[in-house]
Amino acid sequence: MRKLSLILFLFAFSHFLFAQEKPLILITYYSQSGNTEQMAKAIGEGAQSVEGVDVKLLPIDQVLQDDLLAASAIILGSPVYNANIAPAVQEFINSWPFEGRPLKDKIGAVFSTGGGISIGEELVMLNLMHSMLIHGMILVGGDTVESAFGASAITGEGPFDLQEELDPIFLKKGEALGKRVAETVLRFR
Ligand SMILES: Cc1cc2nc3c(=O)[nH]c(=O)nc-3n(C[C@H](O)[C@H](O)[C@H](O)COP(=O)(O)O)c2cc1C
Repeated sequence: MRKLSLILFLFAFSHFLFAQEKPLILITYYSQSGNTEQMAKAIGEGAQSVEGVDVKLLPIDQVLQDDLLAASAIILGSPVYNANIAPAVQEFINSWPFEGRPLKDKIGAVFSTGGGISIGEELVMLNLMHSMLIHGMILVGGDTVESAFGASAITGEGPFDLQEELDPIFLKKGEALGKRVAETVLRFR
């Protein structure tokens, strides 16, 4: 009788485990000329390469509050505007629910694209991180020291100017960030 109860318990428990939804990773961005969107897509590919997570990629103006609440991780990207985050991204963050801190303990990560070398990308990534910390999120940086704050790309200076696509060196950082966030989400589960 004991054996039968144990078998039934194990069966019910494994059923419960498999019935659970996969954790959702929301990748969201503002992009006027497509650079930040390209980085978002690379991050999405990296996240999707990890089994056991769902990935949603949306421009900020299509994100509903339910998307934010349902996500286990939010990866947010902004272009550099005068060494700051784009105003639309600031407005988006200002609209996040705060009462009761429903975003607390979600994983957060950031990305950015900027025209020039050392004229704002890092500031933008840190700025996005500050806001995530206000909401109690747990931050994850990129996979290597070269992407310690997140994934970023130069789009308008030196060898990176006038390229149709972001340079692979930057896209790889994006993929690795997405993969790392997905793996972290699964580990936290
Ligand atoms: C109003 C405005 C201000 C900008 N200011 C900066 C800046 O301070 N530093 C920088 O590196 N790039 C700056 N840029 C360039 C953008 O950050 C860069 O082109 C970025 O890749 C655009 O991203 P998107 O294609 O996703 O819109 C600025 C662009 C605009 C439109």
